[in-house]
Amino acid sequence: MTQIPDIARSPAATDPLSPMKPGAFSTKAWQDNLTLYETIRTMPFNEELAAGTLSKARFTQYIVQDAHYLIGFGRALAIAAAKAPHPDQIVQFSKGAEVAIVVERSLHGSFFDDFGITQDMFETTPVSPGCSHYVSYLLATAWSEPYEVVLAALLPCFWIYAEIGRDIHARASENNPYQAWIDTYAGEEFHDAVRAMIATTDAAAAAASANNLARMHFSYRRATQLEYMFWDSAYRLEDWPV
Ligand SMILES: Cc1ncc(C[n+]2csc(CCO)c2C)c(N)n1
Repeated sequence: MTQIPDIARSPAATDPLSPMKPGAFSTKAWQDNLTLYETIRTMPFNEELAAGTLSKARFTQYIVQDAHYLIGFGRALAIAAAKAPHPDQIVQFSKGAEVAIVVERSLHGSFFDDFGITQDMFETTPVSPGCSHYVSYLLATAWSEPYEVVLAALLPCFWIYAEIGRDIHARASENNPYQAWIDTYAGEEFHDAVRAMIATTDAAAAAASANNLARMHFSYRRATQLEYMFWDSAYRLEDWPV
């Protein structure tokens, strides 16, 4: 397999999770969005998370919004499962939906305890504009777009978190208060799921029409932009202006 020269990659992702196969959807998507990835990697939220200096208020805002996000993400994965033409992918995405809800919620459960967030606080904290935009985009795409376009919209959630998790894990401060979060996204088990998601998306793209392939690239970029906006909105403690 021909390797794409390292120069084409971000300094942070010289060894990305994807095998970077020439001609694959994921290879082009990663390269087209390198600048955006680098912006996410170096944004204040992630710099301060790695340094362990992120304020408790900002992390709390993030975790509460993420608990809302995961419910929407699980629902979007379940719709992808329902649209999958092959039973293997019905299993892949319905398991993914289960993981999103059960495992991620248990991570949140432990953070909720550590940060003193009660169930009542969670339920009464409104979904922020950034979180609402991202979840609404995923659900609208999941319900209305073809299968392969849905996968492209779901992929950044997996892939960006894996790369950011690895990057932050490699440079995290000692005794980082957010170590449990960092370890979750830097772990091999999660990375296996990410590789499977990349492979399934590439296989769907290989069979897609030119029009749907273009829509896939649009969805991948939009979801990547929304990943940035999600972190940024938590950092700004974003609320509804009216
Ligand atoms: C805004 C936001 N984007 C991505 C993730 C990561 N993530 C959420 S569900 C899932 C797949 C199954 O666990 C992954 C990778 C997150 N937590 N929050």
